Amino acid sequence: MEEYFKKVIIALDTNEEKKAIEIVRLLKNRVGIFKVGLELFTGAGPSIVRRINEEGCRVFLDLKFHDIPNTVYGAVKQAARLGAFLLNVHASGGRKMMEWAKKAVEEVFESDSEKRPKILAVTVLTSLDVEDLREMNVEKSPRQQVLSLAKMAKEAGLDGVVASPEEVREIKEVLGRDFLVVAPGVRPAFAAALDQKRVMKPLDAIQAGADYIVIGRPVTAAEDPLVALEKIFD
Ligand SMILES: O=C(O)c1cc(=O)[nH]c(=O)n1[C@@H]1O[C@H](COP(=O)(O)O)[C@@H](O)[C@H]1O
Repeated sequence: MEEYFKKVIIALDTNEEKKAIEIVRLLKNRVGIFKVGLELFTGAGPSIVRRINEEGCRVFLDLKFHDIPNTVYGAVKQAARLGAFLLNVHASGGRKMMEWAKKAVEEVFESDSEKRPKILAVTVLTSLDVEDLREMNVEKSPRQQVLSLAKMAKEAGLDGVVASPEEVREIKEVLGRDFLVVAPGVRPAFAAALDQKRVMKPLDAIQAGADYIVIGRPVTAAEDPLVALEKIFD
């Protein structure tokens, strides 16, 4: 059981620092990592990362950078200094952009590589299915597209990827056990998929080999987030 707690990342998708910290305090004995995404970062500002660290928890800073290599290099340097455990960029920004993102974190933590945040590439968003990809003229299936972006991320030197639980097993088989896979798109039986399309149940995602699973609304939008989390662990 303990082993499962360590694999759960709770997505704090709210614009209020107060609400985010309340959830952290409520759940921190059961999970060790909280995700700060675009809404919370924009609403509460960069200091939210330090606030969560002060609660004794690690942070996945999910800002999904996607820009020209030089801009991402500069942004990743700033993000890396905030104290996150995990950071991400979009793989579709290309190989060079990912290489420069890696270079940025290495430069910031040159003298203390132990403290360097792990840097991940978002492959194909879990809200997209084969039809959505076709509409964007991507003829590959989500699975094929995820795999080819994940290979490129590994070649660019990143630590792992964000992908749906459906692709975890194959990424691990092809790219090795040490290449991290963080899987959002996780839905316990009691929760609706909402805007997510490539989803799996939490235990199935972990058994497929995900290093971490990301769960947001099924827990944070529940009347009692702790009860919802316990239900998932049960
Ligand atoms: O990078 C992410 O974390 C991410 C990638 C992805 O492909 N899909 C995805 O849902 N996420 C994030 O994971 C969280 C999922 O939240 P729920 O759908 O509420 O469980 C959200 O904060 C998303 O921003």
